[in-house]
Amino acid sequence: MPALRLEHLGKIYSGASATTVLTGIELEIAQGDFVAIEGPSGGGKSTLLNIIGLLDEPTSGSYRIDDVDTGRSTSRRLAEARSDTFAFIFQAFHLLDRRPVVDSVELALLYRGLRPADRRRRALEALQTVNIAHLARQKAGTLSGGERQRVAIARALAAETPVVVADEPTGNLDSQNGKAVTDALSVVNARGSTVVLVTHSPETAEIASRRVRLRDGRVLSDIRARPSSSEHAAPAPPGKPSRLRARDLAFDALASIRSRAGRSLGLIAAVALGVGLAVSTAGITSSAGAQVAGTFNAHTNRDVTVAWEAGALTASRDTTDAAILAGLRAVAGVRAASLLRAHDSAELQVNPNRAKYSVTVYGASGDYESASRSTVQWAPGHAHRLHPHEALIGATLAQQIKLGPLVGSPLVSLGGIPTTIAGVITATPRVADALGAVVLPQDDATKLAAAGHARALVLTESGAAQQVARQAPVVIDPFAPEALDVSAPRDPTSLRAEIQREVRLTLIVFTTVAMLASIVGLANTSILAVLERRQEFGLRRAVGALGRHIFTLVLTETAMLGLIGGCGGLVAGLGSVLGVTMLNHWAPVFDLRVVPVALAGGIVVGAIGGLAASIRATRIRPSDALRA
Ligand SMILES: Nc1ncnc2c1ncn2[C@@H]1O[C@H](COP(=O)(O)OP(=O)(O)OP(=O)(O)O)[C@@H](O)[C@H]1O
Repeated sequence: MPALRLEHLGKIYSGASATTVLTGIELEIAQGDFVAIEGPSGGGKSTLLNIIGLLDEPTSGSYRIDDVDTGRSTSRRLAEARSDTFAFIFQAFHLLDRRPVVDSVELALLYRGLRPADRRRRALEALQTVNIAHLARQKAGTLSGGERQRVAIARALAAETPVVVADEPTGNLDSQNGKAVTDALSVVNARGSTVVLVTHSPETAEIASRRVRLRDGRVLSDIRARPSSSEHAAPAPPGKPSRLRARDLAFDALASIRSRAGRSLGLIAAVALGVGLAVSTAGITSSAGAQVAGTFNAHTNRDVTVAWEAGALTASRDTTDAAILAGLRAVAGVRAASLLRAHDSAELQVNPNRAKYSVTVYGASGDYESASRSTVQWAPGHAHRLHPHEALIGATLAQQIKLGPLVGSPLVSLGGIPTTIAGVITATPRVADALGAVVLPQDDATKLAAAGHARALVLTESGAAQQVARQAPVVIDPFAPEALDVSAPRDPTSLRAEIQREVRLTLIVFTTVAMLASIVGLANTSILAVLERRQEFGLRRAVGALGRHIFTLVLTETAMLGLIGGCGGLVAGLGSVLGVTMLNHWAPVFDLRVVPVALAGGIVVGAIGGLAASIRATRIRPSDALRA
């Protein structure tokens, strides 16, 4: 039997200028009373009602509920006392407008840990009592004012609290709907609940058994019109105060998400964009990385060069070119080998009437064209192999000396020796300066000019370069192989690892940027969404929700949106990887680990993005949020 006792109670709003709203209020409300608080506008009626309903605190005096001083209670105890004692009816209704009517009626029971079926049964019974059970599934926002206020009364009935506080419940209604509401309040009082009502309307005040008049924050009069009509004991609310079951939290969050489809889609898109970008970056860089490594293996990793200076090979060995080439060709994995020596330059003249050019001379033996991976345009009908007194000429040099067509097997003078140009080197990736030089059979070159730097050009089978690079110097000079200068492409496994490291770094940077963009987008949008829902959070607090219930509701909503966004981003990301790889004729590389990572990423982005909004939502004061 809660008796509400206010002693010397005062309220001053601090701010730019302090406003004294209530002074020396002495009021005792017994169980079963029906009290109407009247008075001029600005007299402090709503403030007094908010203090009675524990939505606001007095700044002086004391307020006791059943002899418990509320001024000494923790905020958790106050929330529990609110849930145990009060139900609220507001002038502005405050329903969950976008959700079915029955959800608003169940709200107080949700925060008392009742099971869904029990909540639903009690809510439907209460709607029946106020004659609107047929509207249970309709969206609350689509109801008329009178219907909405009856939903609020059904919520108070379903909560079965000992006290119902109503702030101008008929203020927004015509007289007919106002009458329906005051009748329903009489039913509430007849069932045993104390009713404390603020009203401007004398007709509404008429139904109360006691009328308290406030002016300038003081009680002007306190008149009992008739004895308390209630013959019933105070109702006891079902369940436990300020309890929320995890399953109910999840369903409540889901229902909130669904009720705001447009806003939710925006939030989902923010997450999906980030996750999609991250997934496609991961997929495309992996596919491209694999492609790069594959290309490298297939082409680049086949060149081995062993170089030495003239006269550097150990003299005691048979170092003829034929012997070296035979040895190289015998090494497993060698596809072609050639020896190439740079000689002193020689004079080239196309015919006695033309200018003389000093040109670089190379002497080659073995399979020069294949081993150097050169492209040679041979004279028509030529056997593609240099014979004595024949030369290949680099394309740049051929152009420079204005060499005639190859069909005529042009004869030039090289160091005074007539030499036939057998072909033009048009591309030579391994001996870049050969485009501006002439390449002769080694014996001819030796006769023409002194030899200098020598190198063995070896073309290996795919993937054999490392092994050939180890054996080739031993073949060329078994006594001092370490004196030779061997160059081979990097070990493909280490290069592959390096490429993948770079790919991973790119991936991390892209993913971080994408995720940060998502978090910022989500944070902004969800803070806006929370501000839009101020009144809803105020209402939830009023019916007993703890700050942490509000926090987890918002966080669960954003995490769920994150999860849905993660799914969407995953599908979009994998789709774009497939598209890009197909367009490039690459093999797509899908790492299945991306699936849980994307989903977890979505949840994390949702939760982090929603953190600020969750904290903001807990700071909403119900007394401010619920003011009409
Ligand atoms: N949060 C607040 N901060 C500062 N002043 C406030 C706050 N809430 C209310 N007031 C002021 O306190 C005074 C009393 O307001 P209250 O709403 O309690 O009066 P009321 O009698 O219910 O008025 P009405 O009948 O017009 O609703 C008003 O002057 C109001 O401007």
